[in-house]
Amino acid sequence: MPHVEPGMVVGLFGGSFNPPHGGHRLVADIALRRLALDQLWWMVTPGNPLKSHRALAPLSERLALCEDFAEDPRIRVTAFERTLGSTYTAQVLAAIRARNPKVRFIWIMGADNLKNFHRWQNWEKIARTFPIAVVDRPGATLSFLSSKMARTFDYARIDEDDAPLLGHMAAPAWTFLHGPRSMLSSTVLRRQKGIIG
Ligand SMILES: Nc1ncnc2c1ncn2[C@@H]1O[C@H](COP(=O)(O)OP(=O)(O)OP(=O)(O)O)[C@@H](O)[C@H]1O
Ligand SMILES: O=C(O)c1ccc[n+]([C@@H]2O[C@H](COP(=O)([O-])O)[C@@H](O)[C@H]2O)c1
Repeated sequence: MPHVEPGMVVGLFGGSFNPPHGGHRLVADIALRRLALDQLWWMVTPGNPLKSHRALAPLSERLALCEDFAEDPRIRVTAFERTLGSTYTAQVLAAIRARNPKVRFIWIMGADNLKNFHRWQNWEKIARTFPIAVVDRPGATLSFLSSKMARTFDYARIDEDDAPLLGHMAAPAWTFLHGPRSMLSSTVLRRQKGIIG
């Protein structure tokens, strides 16, 4: 796990990154700027618990490719989930919190994940424990209205103009960041390379 000083605000950007692309870099840039982050941990998962791992490239390969996208000195590319023994975000976040009780963390995800967030293990606990920033993505723009997470935690949604304060707020607190969007996806990149799955 990267080193971080007490009181800092750290964005946690988990993903398969199979492979990473400019859309991920855009999310990282938006999060760094609009959430006023001190660090962003680009967390490469050994495998999303809800996705098939059939076409998943080795973790070391995905990690190396992510490094190429992480030009900002505030970004730390990591794969520490590998040694935690769980890829469930709720458990990963609990381990992060236990090791860094005085650090402020924000979970960051694209809007497509907001749509399915209620399928994640202990999703309500995640939302009640960690502030969340959702970054808009083509095809998922309306998820901030329609998703189960958005409806359940409607009362905890903050205006995106207040996003720089999110890291200092008690959960549940979340925001949806509109702005430049990227059509890129790993699925399309894999298909272009003839990788099925
Ligand atoms: N173009 C994009 N715009 C906004 N968010 C994105 C974009 N691409 C990926 N994300 C977000 O980045 C995180 C990691 O995404 P992931 O590695 O699954 O990429 P992906 O392109 O969605 O992959 P796949 O097509 O294999 O599902 C997720 O939170 C996802 O929502
Ligand atoms: O904990 C879960 O149940 C869970 C279900 C789906 C996805 N996640 C996490 O969400 C992050 C984004 O996943 P992905 O595949 O969309 O890049 C990544 O860190 C996954 O491990 C977590």
